[in-house]
Amino acid sequence: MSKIASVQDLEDHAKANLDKNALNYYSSGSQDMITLQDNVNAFDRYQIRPRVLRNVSNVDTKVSAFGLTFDYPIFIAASAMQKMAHPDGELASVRSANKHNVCYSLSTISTSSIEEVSEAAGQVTDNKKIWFQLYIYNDKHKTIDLIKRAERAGFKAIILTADTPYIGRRLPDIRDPFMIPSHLKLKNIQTEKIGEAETSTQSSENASWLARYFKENINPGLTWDDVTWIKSVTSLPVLVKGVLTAEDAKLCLQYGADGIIVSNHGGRQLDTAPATIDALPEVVRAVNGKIPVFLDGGVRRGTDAFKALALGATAVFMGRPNLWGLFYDGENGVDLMLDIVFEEFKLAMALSGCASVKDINESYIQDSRHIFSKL
Ligand SMILES: Cc1cc2nc3c(=O)[nH]c(=O)nc-3n(C[C@H](O)[C@H](O)[C@H](O)COP(=O)(O)O)c2cc1C
Ligand SMILES: CCCCC(=O)C(=O)O
Repeated sequence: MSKIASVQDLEDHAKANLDKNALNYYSSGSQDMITLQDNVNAFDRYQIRPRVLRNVSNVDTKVSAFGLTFDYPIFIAASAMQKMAHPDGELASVRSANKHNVCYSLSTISTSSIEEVSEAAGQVTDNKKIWFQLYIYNDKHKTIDLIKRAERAGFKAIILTADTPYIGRRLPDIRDPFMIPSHLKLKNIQTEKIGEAETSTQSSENASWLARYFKENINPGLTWDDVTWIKSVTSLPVLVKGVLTAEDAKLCLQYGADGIIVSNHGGRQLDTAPATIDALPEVVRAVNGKIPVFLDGGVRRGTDAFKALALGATAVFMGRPNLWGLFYDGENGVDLMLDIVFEEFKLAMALSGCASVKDINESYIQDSRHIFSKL
């Protein structure tokens, strides 16, 4: 086999070799998967406007947020059940992120526990670049318990996922209902009762376990007051994930959110929602520098990250590329994936004439659709 040279190569490898149950779960989007594809394709509608003769012998890729410094503005997004990709799952991912000094965000629905992930992130609390993605359970005590465990374990931020009152309609999961492999557990929340429910779902029913799990456990009645509530029970910064409009960005400010992740959940929730790179400018404008804005969805190359930063993002997150790297070769595979994307990003900076991330701004990007509309 030829050497892996891109995230696309890792994706191709996973699509050819990963078992159907895991692949369907990881790769699918909702309905016709229009948003899923558009997240990726939209980056190609933007072009980088490079500047030349700018001395790029040293290129500084570091960024800061919430008092933390990261070596690259490209982080790992929360994705559930990573042990289906590799036995080391989340632990391999966080080790790799930690080694590269970037943020790893842990899903509530993980197959390694909050405590195990914290331990894998190293001994020194200050060095742990881990953020916890929170789903709010119907049971408030359970929710508070998750937050407190994350705090005790040295997580540095809470990411409140706001776009998932119900799970999106993912057709591969409806056609061939997803089953969590029997040797895996949802380590943060699994009780004996959930264990039994899972087993029964696996053996019989022709319904999506995911949709059912969500309906039974996750609170669809959240409002902006829940941002206030989460802020009242934690001293950690709270980011709202799943914002796509200026209206909601302003509400984030009003309700005291500390950060925003522009996200459509990797095209897994509302299909035909806008691509995240298209939604980013209106959110950035509405926030006007008051809190950091991040983006996830469709980031596959260093140039994609560069474009998001040019449009005002502080950093981006990658979801599926982590899973493809993990499946390829555990921690080494995630290392390979990050090394590729980081090299692409650094080179994109150098070839655009940006010696520091601070130099990247709107003057480095053009939207090809606007050029054509002027003709
Ligand atoms: C397999 C999978 C599982 C995911 N699980 C979660 C989750 O548990 N919580 C969450 O907030 N987002 C979850 N996401 C969404 C990601 O955090 C992120 O928004 C998305 O993957 C970004 O798009 P990308 O995969 O194109 O990079 C998941 C995404 C995937 C692909
Ligand atoms: C029940 C697990 C849901 C995780 C999730 O957010 C996703 O699959 O997109």
